[in-house]
Amino acid sequence: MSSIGDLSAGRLSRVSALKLYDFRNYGSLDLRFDKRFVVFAGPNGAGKTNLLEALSLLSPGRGMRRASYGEMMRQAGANAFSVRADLTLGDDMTSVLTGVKGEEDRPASRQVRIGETVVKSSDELLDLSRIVWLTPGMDGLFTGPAGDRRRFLDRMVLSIDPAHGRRAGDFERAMRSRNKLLSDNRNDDVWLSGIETQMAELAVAMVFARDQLVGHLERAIAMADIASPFPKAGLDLDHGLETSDLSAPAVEIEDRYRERLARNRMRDAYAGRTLEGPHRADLSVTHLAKAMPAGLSSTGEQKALLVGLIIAHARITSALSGMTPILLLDEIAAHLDAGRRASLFDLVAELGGQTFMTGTDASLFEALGERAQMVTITDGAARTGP
Ligand SMILES: Nc1ncnc2c1ncn2[C@@H]1O[C@H](COP(=O)(O)OP(=O)(O)OP(=O)(O)O)[C@@H](O)[C@H]1O
Repeated sequence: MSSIGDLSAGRLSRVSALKLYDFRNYGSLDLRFDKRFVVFAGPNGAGKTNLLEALSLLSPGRGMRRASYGEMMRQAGANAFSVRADLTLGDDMTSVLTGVKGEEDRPASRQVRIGETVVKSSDELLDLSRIVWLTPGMDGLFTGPAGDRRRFLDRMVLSIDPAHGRRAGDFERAMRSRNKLLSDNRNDDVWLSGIETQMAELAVAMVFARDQLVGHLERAIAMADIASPFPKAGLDLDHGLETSDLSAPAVEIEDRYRERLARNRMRDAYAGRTLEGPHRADLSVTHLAKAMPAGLSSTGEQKALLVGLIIAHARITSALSGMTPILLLDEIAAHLDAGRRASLFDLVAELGGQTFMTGTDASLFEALGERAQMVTITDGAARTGP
């Protein structure tokens, strides 16, 4: 395995073309990218974030806004949308087509085609690239609900352990079956025991995968330049289990959790949900230098902490997945002072991957010079150049 400091370990993945049909405020759009930095500049509401959202659909899940597919379809009578991209990994180029066709009375699900093959799960996109984003929607991450931090954590785990998404989905389904049996008062011991055994096995795999990721992140943060303007974050992971001691063998942790699930059926039936498990995990973040919870830091400090975390995540993704991630940074430049902005550009350049950024003020990106492709966005249309 490559070390986290070894950024050359990742194969470069990049998007060389993007075509949209009836996606958000775009009727039809055809863009080519030929630089490592791509900046989408334009006024408020022009469609800059929509482009990053389209790019985020080149990774598993519902994209960086977690919007419904109906919301992504162009509000002009469209009942379908598609996003097509040419993705290059190392020397191999593949086309990816993803989209949704609306159907009466049925929530649309998205199809993904890689080359000529319609794939079973969007998780297969992880064979082609890793995509890491930072958006204004993540501003409340340290103070908001634990579910947001769990999702943030699980996306990071997924980037180095693609099986994590399936495990988490299977756990969620098993837990819902248990909750339903308990709330229907169907105390079928054989059935419940079978479900709880499955839950315990999946839970322990999830817990260890999350723990490993946090360990890697901590090491990457510790290695970050002391002079960096992005403060170091301290991480504390609550696994959602009664004990956070993972020193015992995995089978023992699994057995104990399974026993507690069986013992606590009545309690959970009253609560109407399973009260213990990895679905209740939380990641606490502290501002290390100030020895203070990140949630008490100023808005600017929280943003800087987040940037530090994302850079650490990108570094470990590159070293451990073997792919240099594509970064999507929405409205970051405007929120950083000139010094931090220059440092961000340097850190991103050092990562070596392709980076897409947005901003209303193109001049904030002048320091990138020839390294950046400037794309001007106006009202659902785009053209390369200022
Ligand atoms: N499904 C849709 N169909 C048509 N237009 C849409 C749809 N969803 C969003 N929009 C429009 O897209 C525009 C917002 O685009 P986007 O969020 O990309 O803006 P932006 O350029 O990032 O702006 P800002 O600088 O304010 O963040 C809005 O005008 C919104 O009305």
